[in-house]
Amino acid sequence: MLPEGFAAKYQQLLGDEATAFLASFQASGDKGFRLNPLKPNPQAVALDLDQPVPRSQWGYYGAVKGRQVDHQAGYVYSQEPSAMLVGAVAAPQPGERVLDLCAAPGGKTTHLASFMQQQGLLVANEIMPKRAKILAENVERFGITNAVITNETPERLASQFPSYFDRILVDAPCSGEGMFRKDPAAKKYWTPDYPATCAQRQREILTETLKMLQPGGELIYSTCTFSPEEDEQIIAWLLQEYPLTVVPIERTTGMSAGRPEWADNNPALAGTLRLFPHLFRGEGHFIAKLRLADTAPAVATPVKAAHKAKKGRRPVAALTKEQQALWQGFSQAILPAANYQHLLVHREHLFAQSVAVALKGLKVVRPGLPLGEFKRNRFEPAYALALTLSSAQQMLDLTTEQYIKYVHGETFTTAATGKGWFLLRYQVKSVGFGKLTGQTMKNFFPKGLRFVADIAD
Ligand SMILES: C[S@@+](CC[C@H](N)C(=O)[O-])C[C@H]1O[C@@H](n2cnc3c(N)ncnc32)[C@H](O)[C@@H]1O
Repeated sequence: MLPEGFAAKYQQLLGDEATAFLASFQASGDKGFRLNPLKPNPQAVALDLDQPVPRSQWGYYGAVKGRQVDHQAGYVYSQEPSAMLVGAVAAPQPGERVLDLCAAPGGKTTHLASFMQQQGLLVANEIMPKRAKILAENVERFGITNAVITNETPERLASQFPSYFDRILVDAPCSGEGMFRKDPAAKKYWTPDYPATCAQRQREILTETLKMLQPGGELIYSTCTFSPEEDEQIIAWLLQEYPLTVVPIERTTGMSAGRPEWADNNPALAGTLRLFPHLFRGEGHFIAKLRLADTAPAVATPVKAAHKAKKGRRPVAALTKEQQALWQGFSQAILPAANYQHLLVHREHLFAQSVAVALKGLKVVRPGLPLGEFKRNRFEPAYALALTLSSAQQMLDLTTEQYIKYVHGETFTTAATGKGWFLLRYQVKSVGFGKLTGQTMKNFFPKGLRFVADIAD
């Protein structure tokens, strides 16, 4: 059952097309997944690749099982098919400074990273702490090396990063009309006034966002809702308030143009993109791409130069001599190439930043790629590091039996020679680290991620 007032609203907006649109809410919908071009041999997955999602880059129709190695090793990311168009429209270049402001659980973040090829800086932010943790896990699985993960409000980020980013994605919290099929709970929140309430929050988020965009930079705005209040009317408002122009999005079969008549009749709004579930196989999305004028005066006036670090939030530090020796010992013995830059330590954890970036005073989930942890006189490498590697100087290709034990958290025996840290792979996919003593491989698969593998693949 659709919420009261919803059908009438879209009957009025869509006219004859409303019947097909409203009927689509009774259909089951399509699932999708994206391959990970950051991994070696990204197509080596046990999934059908015969139905690509148009214009998605790396996207296919089909379902992924969470307990398969393709998922665990970050070779695939489950994503609703129409959501794939957001990353494809944003398409950041390697080397750019990119912000994904509303990032959890990480569908768009992992897609943006796919374009960036580990070069430049990707700040992925999520305001809700629990969701920020899930975002970090997905970034880790995907093997992204150039991401910083923050858990901040748009306001606080804006005061830290005035006119800083080349590209910002705002995948806005919205009334979620495109979620009605997938997540029936989304229907409970909907009232005829809800889109206007969401639009107010979107304008607040965008006001802060514009402070962080460089002149000449691009803003990508998206929602998974159909309501003009949150879609064309938001873009019309942005065009009135800021020196922004619409960068028209190319369309292909099943993709619809934004509707100027649903806002202020500005013809530029036809350059935005609408994906309706009755025309495009997916749940539905709205996407706009806007460019800030090169000559734009700084929108940003930093509110405060830097925040005071809160109590208990210790600032990051450089490595001590002992830590340097431990890291070098590990990296020289195990890693294929140790070209990690901008090393920093936070609470005995070692991170590498792709671009040196000051985060003082911000709530940071990860200041860079986790490399490992210093423990007394030893260094323990991070799971996240393993998932960025394709090979190592000490590595072991696991049998199916060993893999099942490994992801379940058990030790196993092996005839491998050597001692100390090994990169473990299954079906040539890096799955984590183990530590060999004698014939026993000690298990370092993270406790919170352990599972019973599905080996049907
Ligand atoms: C549509 S979801 C993001 C989905 C994500 N981009 C992805 O592709 O996986 C919107 C996100 O915005 C966050 N959010 C809610 N209120 C916010 C606010 N005031 N400022 C910034 N983000 C907010 C939500 O917690 C949610 O994770």
